[in-house]
Amino acid sequence: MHPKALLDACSELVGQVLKFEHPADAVVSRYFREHRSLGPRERATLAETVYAVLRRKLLFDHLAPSGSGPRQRRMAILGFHGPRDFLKSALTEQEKSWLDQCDAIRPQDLLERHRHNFPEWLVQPLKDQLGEGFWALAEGLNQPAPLDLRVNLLTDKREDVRRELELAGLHGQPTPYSPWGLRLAGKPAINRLDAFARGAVEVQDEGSQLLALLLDAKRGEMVVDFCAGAGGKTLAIGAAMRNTGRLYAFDTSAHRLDALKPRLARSKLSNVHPAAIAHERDDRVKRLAGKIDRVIVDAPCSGLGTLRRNPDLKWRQSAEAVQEMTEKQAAILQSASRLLKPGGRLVYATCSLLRQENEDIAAAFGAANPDFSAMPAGQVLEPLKVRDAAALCSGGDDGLQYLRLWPHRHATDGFFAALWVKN
Ligand SMILES: C[S@@+](CC[C@H](N)C(=O)[O-])C[C@H]1O[C@@H](n2cnc3c(N)ncnc32)[C@H](O)[C@@H]1O
Repeated sequence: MHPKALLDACSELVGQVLKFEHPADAVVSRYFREHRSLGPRERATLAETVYAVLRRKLLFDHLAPSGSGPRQRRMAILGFHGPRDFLKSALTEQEKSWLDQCDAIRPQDLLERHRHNFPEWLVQPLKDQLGEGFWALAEGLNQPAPLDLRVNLLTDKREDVRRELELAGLHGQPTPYSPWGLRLAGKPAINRLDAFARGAVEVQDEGSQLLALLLDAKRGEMVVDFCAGAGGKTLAIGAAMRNTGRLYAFDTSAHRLDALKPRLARSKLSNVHPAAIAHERDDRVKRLAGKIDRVIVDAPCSGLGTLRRNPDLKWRQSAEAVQEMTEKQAAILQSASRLLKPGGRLVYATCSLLRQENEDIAAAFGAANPDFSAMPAGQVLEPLKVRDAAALCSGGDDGLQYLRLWPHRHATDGFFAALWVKN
């Protein structure tokens, strides 16, 4: 594609995404469906340009007014993913000299907000938790996320799959913490691989694998994945149960559960029972009260732990929306806890970075439910072959209370988990 045409396409797509009417990944997918002739390289340039604009939007908003032409074109020029020479061959003389001026600005001359690119409401809660580490997080969230796979240990061994992928030209390394994962170099398309088609691998961030691992579901147990969605964790838990027992996959979204079905078929699992529920107090939930060995609540949350993949979330979320979400989280956790039988394990998890959705929810649940005893996540992970488990945890007297994963420290999405046992 001619550089001018590619820049025009980037500018059009940036304009669509910046309306924030739909999630950025949905807008990009729709654009690709409507422009089927785009090749893989052009698609990569379009997607990366859009994501760069979303990641550094405050800086680009600050630089754009000094340029000329439509705002979306100026934003696309600033975020353009590709060689500068290629980009410049698409620019007018005026645009070239404006871009040179922008490139010459030194980061230390910028205001803080133009360096971190977070909305104001998010800055203080993150600084309170991280101190100076806040800047490493801001930098880490601007890096693309790696592509992690979870090997289906029901059917395959991790090392065998790693070798098989190597033969197909894909280089993978065992993930540092999860005993189930492989981290691939680059962003190869994996859905045409035999290993994918036969269910030997699923795409799953290493952090998400660790949440499923924490539940430590055993053969023959009755288990509930309360917010199963498209079943990322369900599939990992079902395999950990060696396809025995009964694993209920609940969700209020039948649409998301539908996306679990083809994955389930590939996985060879027959112990999973998906069920759409109307709300967390659904009759189906009441009927199972006191009968379940393990429950995981992967609660709906702000998703701010996934900003590397979904940078639009920082512009689509708000302090008010997070506050509303916490009420939902507390209600879901409380209802889900009623499912457990004595001795049963409860895991509460989010992919949020905020204490409000994490430690605060866990502390309130603990205080209101003396029949549940907190279990330190660090002590649970150690015997599960997780290397350096203590480095993944925080909170409590020994720093082992909660699983707390950070993109800049652990190269995973941001995740939180708290655990209890029912007395
Ligand atoms: C973080 S997502 C789950 C992701 C999924 N566990 C995975 O690993 O792919 C949260 C899910 O909670 C569901 N949800 C929202 N409200 C709910 C409720 N009251 N009861 C059960 N699920 C709910 C949403 O539909 C969404 O699929």
